[in-house]
Amino acid sequence: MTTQQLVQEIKRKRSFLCIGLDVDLNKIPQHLLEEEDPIFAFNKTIIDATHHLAVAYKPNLAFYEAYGIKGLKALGKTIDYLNKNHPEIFTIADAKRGDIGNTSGMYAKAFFEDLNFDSVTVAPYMGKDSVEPFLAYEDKHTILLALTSNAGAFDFQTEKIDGEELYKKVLKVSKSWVNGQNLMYVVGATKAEFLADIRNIVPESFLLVPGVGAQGGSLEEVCKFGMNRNVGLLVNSARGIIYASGGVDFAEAAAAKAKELQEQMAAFL
Ligand SMILES: O=C(O)c1cc(=O)[nH]c(=O)n1[C@@H]1O[C@H](COP(=O)(O)O)[C@@H](O)[C@H]1O
Repeated sequence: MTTQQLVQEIKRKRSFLCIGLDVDLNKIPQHLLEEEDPIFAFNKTIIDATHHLAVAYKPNLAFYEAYGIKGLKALGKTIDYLNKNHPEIFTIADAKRGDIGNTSGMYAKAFFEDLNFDSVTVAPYMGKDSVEPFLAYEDKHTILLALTSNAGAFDFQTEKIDGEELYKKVLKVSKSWVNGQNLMYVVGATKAEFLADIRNIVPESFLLVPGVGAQGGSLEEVCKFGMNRNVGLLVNSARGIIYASGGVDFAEAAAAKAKELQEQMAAFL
């Protein structure tokens, strides 16, 4: 998917909501455990109930790998379901990969060719040659970790090197990489006060902003400092939406939470 198509979809739905599909079998409604594939059954029901409110879905790989082959099969079925039924929706494999070049090439092949996601999250720590194999794919997007939502973000990401914070260096240097136009960046909603500085460095880039909902980030602050002329934001919530109810009404409850966020977003557009 091109960035332009994503922007069109944001405008059409008046939403920049990304729903995190972080499926935990201990948290899903227990009646689904009787299904042949409870993870896919959960995802399909959530997608059916919320696809008109969201422009992106983000399964986090940990929640699938944790269930071995069954989990990976459910992930495959989920991305196929999205691509077949909702090709206008942007898909994010939240895998936080990155390795030496030839290994990154295989990760890119897995997520962009085999699974056919629109984007993948990548850690910048191993540098240019670990990220460029992802960037080589046309109309696919590499979402680089810049300033993450967790407390540990302050361990390294905000440390200064030659007078400049590491996350700023990541933003500045990565822009110059081959096919740097295919980059987006992760900035945690809990770090909204940093967004003005971030926008000075990457005014045009899309930002994936996780951390509203369960982690307590403020949508208002994120919009105030992070929005650009193309909106430029995908705001993710997982637990706050998908586990709104643990009962048989889980899909309606998820849709109600997603609608609440979508309506708040529409007011900022
Ligand atoms: O890359 C991410 O998506 C990510 C980066 C970050 O800084 N913080 C963060 O929470 N995430 C992911 O975003 C999701 C947040 O989920 P909730 O806190 O349940 O809304 C999880 O899948 C996290 O792994």
